[in-house]
Amino acid sequence: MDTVTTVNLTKSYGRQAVVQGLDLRIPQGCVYGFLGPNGSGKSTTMKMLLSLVQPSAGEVHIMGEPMNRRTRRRQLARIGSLIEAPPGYGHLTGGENLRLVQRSLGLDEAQVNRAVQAVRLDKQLDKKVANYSLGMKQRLGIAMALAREPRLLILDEPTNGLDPAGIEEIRELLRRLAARGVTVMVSSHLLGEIDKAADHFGILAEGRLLFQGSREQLFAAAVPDVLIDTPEPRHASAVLDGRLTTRVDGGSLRIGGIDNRVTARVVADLVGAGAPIYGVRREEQSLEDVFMTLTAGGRL
Ligand SMILES: Nc1ncnc2c1ncn2[C@@H]1O[C@H](COP(=O)(O)OP(=O)(O)OP(=O)(O)O)[C@@H](O)[C@H]1O
Repeated sequence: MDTVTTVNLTKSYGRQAVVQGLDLRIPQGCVYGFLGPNGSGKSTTMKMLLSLVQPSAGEVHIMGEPMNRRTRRRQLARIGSLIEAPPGYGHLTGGENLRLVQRSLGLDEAQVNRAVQAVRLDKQLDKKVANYSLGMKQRLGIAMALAREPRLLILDEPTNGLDPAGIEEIRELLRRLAARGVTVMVSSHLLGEIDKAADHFGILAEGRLLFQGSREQLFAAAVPDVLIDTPEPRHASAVLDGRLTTRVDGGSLRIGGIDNRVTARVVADLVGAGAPIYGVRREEQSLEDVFMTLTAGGRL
């Protein structure tokens, strides 16, 4: 079952279409990496899921039920979120901030303790939040979101500004939560920060979904470059000139976006033109490469 589905979710501010016709599908118990450059509409989408921003068109369904004014209260009780700056009053300690959340939501002590342990903040609760590091503030924000034991957690850029150790801690936390069945939607404008934690991805550019699906589908969607090793890459490039996008890359000729059939034809043409070929290989791709291809080229 999908925890989040949207149909044609759309938001415009005046004449500016910020989010356009999104059909999101977020499976239960996954970490869904919601990726896109700054300004692509990630925060606006998350705010619409949480009913903080009214959609211009479209529908949001959470756990099979529509999200609207009538259901909002009940729906939000099972969603934890961290949107924009981490919450918390600086002049209070972490523990005092959590007690405020506990009281306002009518939670019991054990729920708050479990949330604190999940983010490993137990030893920092007596410190004023003003003296927390950014990583500690993010973890406190996540603890506040977790205390109600949500089935869905929506986190907007939780790794923003964290050092590598802090980022790794957040990744680990997200994986642990998903392993317990919590559905986690997490946004980032930097793929590298959540790629290892996420198993599903939605990639947004200019308010539209370029891609949505599993990690395997993502790799399959972007065809990696073919590298032709040859001592005469310039000659080889001249042979193919005008037909394909080629680039000389050290001792190789790099060709983008060709399938196996075209690769075979290219090799035959090069051999026919007398270009010596030492090897032909497809480049290993990182998710970063795939992301760049999809967002820059807009191929999907
Ligand atoms: N209340 C608003 N009024 C007018 N325009 C808005 C409003 N909120 C967002 N926008 C515009 O919508 C676009 C998308 O913003 P959004 O914050 O959703 O993007 P984002 O992908 O989350 O980017 P970032 O990573 O920078 O937060 C931007 O061009 C932004 O200026």
